[in-house]
Amino acid sequence: MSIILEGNDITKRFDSKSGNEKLTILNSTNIQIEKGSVVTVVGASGCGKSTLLHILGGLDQPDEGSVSWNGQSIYEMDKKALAEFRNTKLGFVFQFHHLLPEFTALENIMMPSLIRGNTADETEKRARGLLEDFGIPGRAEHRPTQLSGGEQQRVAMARALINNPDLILADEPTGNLDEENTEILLKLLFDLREEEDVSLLLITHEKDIARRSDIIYELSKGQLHEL
Ligand SMILES: Nc1ncnc2c1ncn2[C@@H]1O[C@H](COP(=O)(O)OP(=O)(O)OP(=O)(O)O)[C@@H](O)[C@H]1O
Repeated sequence: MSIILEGNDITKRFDSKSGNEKLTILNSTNIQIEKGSVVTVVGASGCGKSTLLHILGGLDQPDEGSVSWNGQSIYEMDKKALAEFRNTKLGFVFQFHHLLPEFTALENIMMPSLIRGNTADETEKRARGLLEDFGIPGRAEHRPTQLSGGEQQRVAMARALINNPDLILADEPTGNLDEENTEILLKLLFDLREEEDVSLLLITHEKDIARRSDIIYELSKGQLHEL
């Protein structure tokens, strides 16, 4: 199995509330994600899980250490290359889906593909296909406020997938869903791994997801420990 994403000796500090000391949130921690694997990170609230996900996803530079994609150090890329890396190789799903309210479900899903320069026709075809796969073909023209929470999360997933990413980074993707919608989203996530060989990095409190992962890490005291 090949390693697609690797974080080495990642350290991240933030200013404390009083501002006169630094809090070390991540302390020289390491992680490796193999192609096609499902990796889950669990840990107490505030321990640094989201911070780690942002660093691994090229959204927030670590103070020390490196993140590599297929052996290439992402924070040594220039801004444009880093943005392109994020847009083409990664898909992000957050607890609060960050859909753009003024656009329809279909337009939200199409956005990353259009930014990448794909034609509207081919993009729309794929976006409609994803809505179909996710069981909400009739919601294409709805705006986010006209969708249920579970539907919004499925649209966010479809948007994360439009560019055929190699890795999905998901931060509490089922965090604000009821049991039924959690089950639907979980099935979609794990089907993806089966059908498209997508790797998944998940932050979750859901015991069901953790159980179905290849590797579970607990983040504590700034370091990842395999459970
Ligand atoms: N930009 C920032 N500036 C200062 N402190 C920050 C910043 N971002 C995060 N922190 C702090 O770093 C710590 C880790 O935050 P993070 O959101 O990564 O935790 P988490 O494990 O994802 O928490 P939760 O499970 O509650 O979402 C928290 O104490 C938080 O207050």
